[in-house]
Amino acid sequence: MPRVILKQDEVEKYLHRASLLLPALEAALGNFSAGAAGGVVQPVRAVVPVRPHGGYLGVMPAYSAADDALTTKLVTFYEHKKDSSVPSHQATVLLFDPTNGSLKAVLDGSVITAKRTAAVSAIATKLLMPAFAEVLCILGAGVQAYSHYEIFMELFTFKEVMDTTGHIHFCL
Ligand SMILES: NC(=O)C1=CN([C@@H]2O[C@H](COP(=O)(O)OP(=O)(O)OC[C@H]3O[C@@H](n4cnc5c(N)ncnc54)[C@H](OP(=O)(O)O)[C@@H]3O)[C@@H](O)[C@H]2O)C=CC1
Ligand SMILES: O=C(O)C1=NCCCC1
Repeated sequence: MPRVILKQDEVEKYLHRASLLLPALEAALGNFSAGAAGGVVQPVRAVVPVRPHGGYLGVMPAYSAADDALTTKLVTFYEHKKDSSVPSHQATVLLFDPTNGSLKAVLDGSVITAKRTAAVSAIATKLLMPAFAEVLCILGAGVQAYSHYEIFMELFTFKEVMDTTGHIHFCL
């Protein structure tokens, strides 16, 4: 059994803002882009369709030599059912001891998925956003919409934020 098990509220406590991930993610993206010299081994996510139930299981293993970190995320994503008490995306992150392969920690992956994805979008936006952009438009109004809203409002300045529920939020 792993010595560390972190439930969703505990992960949230350590990762209360997506922007906390920015330095580590920028370094990881740089290492990944450097190819073999960057020491990241991260195959394309394997996805198993669960056709009778409209779902998927994704497996996302990675090793980073710079961090000496060996991990995998397991993520299921199912067709979103309105009013379902079960989130459309559920994830777990497993952390291994890279020296001997022992399982060290099991982390709830929902908060990590929400904040990692938004933080990576923010990094891309920092590099690609035209200087004249004034309006942030968010498609959907679920978990990712919220986490993207949170970090984009922290890092950038917009005059307006629009979402697909038809709400417009005036920022200035
Ligand atoms: N690249 C990555 O790393 C990741 C990508 N994702 C992807 O991001 C997307 C959002 O995920 P997440 O926020 O967790 O999902 P949620 O289920 O929390 O939210 C989905 C949102 O999209 C809305 N929606 C669904 N269909 C439509 C449509 N046709 N037009 C407009 N809005 C629509 C839903 O509205 P309603 O509730 O009314 O149906 C809901 O608000 C998904 O495609 C997911 O797979 C997610 C995690 C990581
Ligand atoms: O990378 C992820 O995490 C996911 N990507 C697509 C949908 C499920 C989660």
